[in-house]
Amino acid sequence: MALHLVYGGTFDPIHFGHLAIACAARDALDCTVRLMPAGDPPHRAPPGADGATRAAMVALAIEGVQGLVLDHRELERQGRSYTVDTLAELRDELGPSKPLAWLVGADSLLGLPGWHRWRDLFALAHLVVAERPGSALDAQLLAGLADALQDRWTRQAADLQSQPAGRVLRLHQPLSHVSATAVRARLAAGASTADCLPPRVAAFIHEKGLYGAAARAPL
Ligand SMILES: Nc1ncnc2c1ncn2[C@@H]1O[C@H](COP(=O)(O)OP(=O)(O)OP(=O)(O)O)[C@@H](O)[C@H]1O
Ligand SMILES: O=C(O)c1ccc[n+]([C@@H]2O[C@H](COP(=O)([O-])O)[C@@H](O)[C@H]2O)c1
Repeated sequence: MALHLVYGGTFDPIHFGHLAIACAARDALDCTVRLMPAGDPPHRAPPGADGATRAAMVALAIEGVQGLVLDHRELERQGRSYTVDTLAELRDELGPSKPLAWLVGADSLLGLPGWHRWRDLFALAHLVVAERPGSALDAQLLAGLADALQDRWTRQAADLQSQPAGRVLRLHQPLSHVSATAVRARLAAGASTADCLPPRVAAFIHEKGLYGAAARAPL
């Protein structure tokens, strides 16, 4: 049964780090990756760009990229975009046996104990965790999190296809140091973003003057 894989993020803006892990997950798990911008992301300051604008940038970034699609689900829902609510909605729609997974970066996994009803997530979906510089999974695992994850780790992509939920797969992909925070800072400073943003996204940002960017990108 094909895995339903969702990649949730603020995407403020989407950058090469996001695209790299989405493509790595697509290839490792042989499935479509659904990039889902959070409407009102929990546990962080409000995004610099509104939901429709962040979704437009995701659409530009994935145009022509095989196996990546934009999913508007959380933008269409009112209130905080809690992942547990999104996964419960999807589980209702997919039924009890179809495999469902949520893709996160390692820093997000380490923050999981702060998420709304986080222990309920494992009954709804698998987690796919992408390594991220500065977020060492082995050393930093919080005590409560390590217990919750202990019997769930797998190295086998097939385990995510054969079970509906509850496993945690570590995605090994080339590490990317890009962050949206750094991208926003570069845009505001008038510095080049050529090594962290797809050209179409950069052009859109400059055209709209987002994040304090000048009308023209630096040469
Ligand atoms: N370079 C990266 N490597 C691995 N995972 C990443 C990377 N960038 C983002 N992610 C993951 O993608 C998801 C969405 O990230 P998000 O949109 O918050 O981007 P960000 O770069 O972390 O943004 P910000 O700097 O604004 O916090 C999160 O789970 C995050 O851990
Ligand atoms: O449900 C929660 O409590 C929760 C807390 C923090 C983050 N999330 C989700 O995790 C994804 C990555 O979050 P962020 O803030 O790193 O973009 C995004 O889809 C968020 O909605 C979800």
